[in-house]
This record gives sequence, structure tokens and C-alpha cells, in this order.
Amino acid sequence: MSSSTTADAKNADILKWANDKGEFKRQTSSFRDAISRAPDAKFAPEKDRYHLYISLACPWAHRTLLMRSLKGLTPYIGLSVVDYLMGPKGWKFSDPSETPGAIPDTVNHAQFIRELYFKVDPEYAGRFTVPVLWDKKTQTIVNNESSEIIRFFNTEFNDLVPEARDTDFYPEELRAKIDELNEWIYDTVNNGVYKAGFATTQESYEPHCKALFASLDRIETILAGNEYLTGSRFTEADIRLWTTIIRFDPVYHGHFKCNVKSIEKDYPHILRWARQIYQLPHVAETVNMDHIKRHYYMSHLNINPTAIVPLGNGPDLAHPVIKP
Ligand SMILES: N[C@@H](CCC(=O)N[C@@H](CS)C(=O)NCC(=O)O)C(=O)O
Repeated sequence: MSSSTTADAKNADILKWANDKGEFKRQTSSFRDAISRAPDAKFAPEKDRYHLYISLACPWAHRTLLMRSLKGLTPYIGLSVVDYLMGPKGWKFSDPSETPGAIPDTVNHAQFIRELYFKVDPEYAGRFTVPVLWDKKTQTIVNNESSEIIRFFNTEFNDLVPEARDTDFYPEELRAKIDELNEWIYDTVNNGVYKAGFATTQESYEPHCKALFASLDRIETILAGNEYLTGSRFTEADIRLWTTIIRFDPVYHGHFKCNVKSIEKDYPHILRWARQIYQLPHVAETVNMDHIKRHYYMSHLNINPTAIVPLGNGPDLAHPVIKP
């Protein structure tokens, strides 16, 4: 298949989220290299070598932006931010005068994220997802899987960036606990909201919605007895869950039909934890509620054909933290 035929074929179904059985299945990410400080590594940690492409709306991409900020990597790794609106050609770049918060692609001068994928692989037939971590030196995609990008951001710049050494979000002694939490939280919460929201049959919606709230109840119990998910330490497990939780009341509760309970009214310990993280240094500046709400409500027209964006923004995360 030529690249233009591949592109046309993708155009036809890019906004179709569920399969013929009415279920949403997330595709496995294709680019899985890593930045490494090991001698002779293909992708060594270097200043100004890498560029991160994200959407401020996307919870997966948000994790990478957050880790970049928390680890002090902002001056070391460049950033482009796509428009919140996803059209038939996928994520696009816009000028900030049209879309405040957007940052155009100053590295590859692409109009759409798909161009990066085709530049690296003209036969690429997967989805054109964000985040994308780009290497300017070898002109390729290092990795497009957020869970892996945040892992190597956490450790591999520690020799280069003085302040990065002071923080470790995946400490040796908590790894087993973090991995265990990540596994069920990914399946039933991070991806669970999408499985409920993109379902096109009652049978595929209900079990995912029930599993989601069973997990939120379990998380509420954990956070009733602990400051963070693993105890007293803020870790990767919190970062991964938090980007989903702050989107919950403003978007998933209505748009994805996850309305059995809300964070603000029914989960006081999750709310306390969400506010506590929001108020840590460098976190609030990564949140753009306009991009978040407009992306979901205006891009998924099969779910919301009028494209009306509800007014509520969810709980005020800047509100002083009150222990319930
Ligand atoms: N496994 C990926 C998932 C990324 C992902 O699904 N991103 C969404 C936005 S929230 C996307 O870019 N979707 C575009 C598409 O599927 O066409 C990760 O965690 O990095």
C-alpha cells in the first residue's frame, strides 16, 4: 500500500472508536525505544536533542508533560502542543492566536501528527497517537508509549540535570507495589473510562462502568488510610491515576456516561488527594481545562453531535486541602 493510500484508508475510520461488537480496544503503541544513559546507548540523554509532542487534553500525554515538569526537564526537552480539536486527519497543529495553549511544530514543521509517523515509516498503519517523543539527531520517533516515556524521564536525565537527582517517582523499594497498582488502575480506570465511553452496546458498556466504580471505591479506601497510593510517598502510580481523575467530573462523568458517582460528591479522599497533587510545585501549570473539555465534547461527535461543551469544570482543585 502506498503511503497516500494508507493515509486515505486511515482517514475513513480514524473517528470510529468501537469495533463491530461495540467494544473499544486500545491499540498497542509501536515505537518502544528508550533514552538511556548506558554507554553506547542509541538514544543518550542530551540537552535540546529530544522533542515531546503532546495534547493538553489527553490523559496519557499529560503524564509525560507532568513528569517533564516534575523532573526539571523543561529546559532540556522541547515541546509542541496540538490543537484540542481532533478531525478526520487526527491531531493537528494550530497557531496560538487561533487556539490559545497550542504550540506549533518548530522541529518538523508538520501540520498534523500523522506526518511524523509517516516520516519515520511511510507504511505505518497504526493510530496517530500522542504522546510522541522525537529525536532530532536521528530524525525518528523514540517512543510513543506514555508509561515508558515517564519511566526513562524519571531516571535517565539524572546525571545531566542537577535537580532531577532529588526526585524518584519509581523508587526501588516501592516498585512491586506501584506495578501492582498500575495494572488494575490502568485496566479499569485509565482505560476503563474509555471502554465505558466508547461502547456502542449496553452489554459492552455496563461491565466496564461497574468495574470502574468498583476500582474507584477501592482507591477511596486506600486513600482514606494513606496520603498517596503507596503510602506517604508521591509516586508514578499517583501521576498515572491523577491525569484521569482531574478529567473525571468535567468530562467522563457526563460525556463517557460514568455517572454512578462523582469525585466531588462521593469520593472525599480522592478529592483531597487530587487537590494535594494539583497544589504541588509545577503541577497546576500543566492543566488546561479548556483543551480538556473542548477536545472530548467537540471531537467525539458520534457521542455528542451538538458539540456543546458543558459549563462545569469539576471540583476547584486550587481549593485548600481539607482532610475529610
Ligand atoms: N498507550 C498510549 C495511548 C495514547 C493515546 O491513546 N492517545 C490518544 C489521545 S488521548 C490519541 O492520540 N488518540 C488518537 C487516535 O487514536 O487516533 C500511551 O499511553 O501513550
